[in-house]
Amino acid sequence: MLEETKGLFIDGKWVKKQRTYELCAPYDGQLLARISMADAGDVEKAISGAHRAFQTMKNLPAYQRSEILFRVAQLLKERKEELARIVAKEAGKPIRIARGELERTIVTYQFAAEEAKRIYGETIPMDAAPGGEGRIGMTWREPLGVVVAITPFNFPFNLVAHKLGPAFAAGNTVVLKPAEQTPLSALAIAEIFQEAGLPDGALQVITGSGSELSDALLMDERVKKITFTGSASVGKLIKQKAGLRKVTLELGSNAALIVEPDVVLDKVIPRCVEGAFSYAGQVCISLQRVYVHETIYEEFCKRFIERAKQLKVGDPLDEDTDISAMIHQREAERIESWVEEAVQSGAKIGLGGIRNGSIYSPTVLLDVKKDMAVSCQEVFAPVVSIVPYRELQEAIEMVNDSVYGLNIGIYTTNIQRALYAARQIESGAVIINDIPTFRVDHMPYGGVKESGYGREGIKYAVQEMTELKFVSIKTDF
Ligand SMILES: NC(=O)C1=CN([C@@H]2O[C@H](COP(=O)(O)OP(=O)(O)OC[C@H]3O[C@@H](n4cnc5c(N)ncnc54)[C@H](O)[C@@H]3O)[C@@H](O)[C@H]2O)C=CC1
Ligand SMILES: O=C(O)[C@H](O)CS(=O)(=O)O
Repeated sequence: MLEETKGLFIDGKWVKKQRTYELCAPYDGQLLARISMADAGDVEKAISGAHRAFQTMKNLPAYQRSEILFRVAQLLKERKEELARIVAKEAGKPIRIARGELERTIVTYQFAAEEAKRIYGETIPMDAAPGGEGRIGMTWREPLGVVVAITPFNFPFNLVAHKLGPAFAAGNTVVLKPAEQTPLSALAIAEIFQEAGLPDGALQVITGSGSELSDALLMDERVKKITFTGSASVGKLIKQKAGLRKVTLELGSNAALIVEPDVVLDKVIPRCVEGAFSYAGQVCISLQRVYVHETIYEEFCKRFIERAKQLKVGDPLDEDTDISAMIHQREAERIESWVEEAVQSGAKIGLGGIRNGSIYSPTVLLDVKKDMAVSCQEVFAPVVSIVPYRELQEAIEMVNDSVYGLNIGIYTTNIQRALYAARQIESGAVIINDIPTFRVDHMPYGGVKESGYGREGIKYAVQEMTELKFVSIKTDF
């Protein structure tokens, strides 16, 4: 990848700007590209272009929208290795995990292609009410128009797919603002959509500072939907600016897991280590809090730490690397200070706690109290706390004692206790007999409390990117 200047993607054309920023790899600081910095005028042009293109998109039949999305999936398959290497470089994501992200992205677009042909309405039995007799009622779904999609750094292909896929499946147009640290993935997907035959203007890609472009992106009344994935702090701000426009917010969490005494640890430990440390914990459903029944607590900690010690820290382009650099050194410094604060308040380091530049070692904390930042805030780092409990109800209360509620896991062989917990737990999803980090791309996905507002998972996102229209016909004269 040469240190070329990358432009904005506006109305199907590449627009290079004088003002650029240097994109450097988190792992070794290598200069990857100079990225154009959009200004408010560029955003206005992008929104105008998307607004014009909507006249074409809304009349594109579903089967053609579906064909474009299937072609995107096919092109991603053909370019998977090249694109995985882009993610490994710009996001610092170990290449094996980056390939996994591309494989999921392909499936996400395939789901979107299928959902494009399944946007159903229904007929309403009007005579269920007095006065409704002699009438036919029906509903259908209509595209909204211009969708602004703002995405985070950590899954720069798949989380963009969860915005573009349903938006285009439903016949909308999109102005995409990717994360400052991962623009190359977004620009690559723009090329792919263009090659797949998406009408010019249907996708606009604006690179640059989210905070600087915020008002231009969010305050234009031609924008009918804002779909945001990122931190809760930015999500709250976006919700305020959205007014009465539709909003979907996929925000943060401090995902927790309950491990009951009746489980086989051989199966549980590897999944827990994966869930806690994959992509250096920079996953919104990364396993951050593990509540283990006191009778197996010592054994669990011993085996978890043994397994975590085997993780290889290194270059994201090395095949055997499990953990690499965090997205910015300042994030590694942040988590280093949070761990120090926890230790000063009585927590013990069972493993790790070592920073080397942007790399923070896999870290296990014990004797953690609920008011420590490593527990009550989103660490978004390779740090996990393991806490004992005596009664299931006590564990559920500790899980729920959080401002977040995205995915929660529980391991148990007792179906009654599993479903009791599932009913009591305050979250968007409860994953029984697996870690909260589990996700497949067609399941409903989203949180309660500060974890979000609305749902993704293609069918659900399509519903949130369309308007339901009701029509009644009086048939008796
Ligand atoms: N629930 C979910 O599915 C996911 C949630 N996340 C969350 O995202 C966060 C990490 O990703 P980051 O990129 O660091 O999040 P971030 O919130 O810092 O940035 C996300 C996006 O928002 C833009 N942005 C920043 N300030 C803005 C403003 N004032 N107005 C408009 N846009 C603005 C950024 O440029 C970026 O494109 C974590 O909190 C994580 O939990 C990450 C992935 C998935
Ligand atoms: O946790 C996240 O950041 C998202 O869930 C990413 S993905 O695994 O669903 O792509």
